[in-house]
Amino acid sequence: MKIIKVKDYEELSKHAASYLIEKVRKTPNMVLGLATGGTSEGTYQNMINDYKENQTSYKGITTFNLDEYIGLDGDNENSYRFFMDTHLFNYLDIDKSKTHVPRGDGKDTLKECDTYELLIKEHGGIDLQLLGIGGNGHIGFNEPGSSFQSRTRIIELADSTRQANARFFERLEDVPALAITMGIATIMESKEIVLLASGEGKREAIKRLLHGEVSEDFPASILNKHSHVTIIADEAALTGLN
Ligand SMILES: O=P(O)(O)OC[C@H]1O[C@](O)(CO)[C@@H](O)[C@@H]1O
Repeated sequence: MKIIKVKDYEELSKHAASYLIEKVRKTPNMVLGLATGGTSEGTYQNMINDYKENQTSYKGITTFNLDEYIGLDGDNENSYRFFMDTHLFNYLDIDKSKTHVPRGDGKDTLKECDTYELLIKEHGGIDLQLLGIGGNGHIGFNEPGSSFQSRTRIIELADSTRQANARFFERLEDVPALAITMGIATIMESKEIVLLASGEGKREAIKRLLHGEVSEDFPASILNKHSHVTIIADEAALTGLN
């Protein structure tokens, strides 16, 4: 596992964006796995800035997002489809029909999980998956206790996750209790993984990821078994760690 230490969130966002942009330029038809959440916002903003300045093209790129709330359709401003459209896709030359976010409108969700898995396979898998990390070690919405063999499925969100994400909603009660998430096995099949972590709120999680045991109690720990993982983290997230 390679660790890139940067000064702060601003640097992390620039560094992560440059990393992704370089990959996109080298492989303009790549399959990119994307994440939502506060950590990735700055990265996406830097990708938009680069697009304006350098016209890096995303026309050939296919994307798959990690997860989506169940009960929110794509027009809901708290859905991850809405997040991706308004934080990235709307500002690039990407073909929207090639951007995939699990459908969370609650209609035939079990079928949606299978369809999503199949679609990833049909595209030959994910070349590079971007990840954030939850304070409890979740990746995607794979909460503690998720099987390392799990695939795209419905998951009940942990209370701590709903509380952490309540900042995006009006009230805690509005945060959906269920989500669709790529499974751990789905994520692990990505050819390359880049995980972002910023701030002291992620320090314990990064410590456990780097120094704890590999266990389903801490989903991100499985990344120790992947052959091509880069962690980009800022000083606050890495304080006290070697
Ligand atoms: O970047 P944040 O908002 O701290 O979230 C960390 C991770 O948790 C999720 O938001 C899910 O709760 C992921 O989408 C994200 O990668």
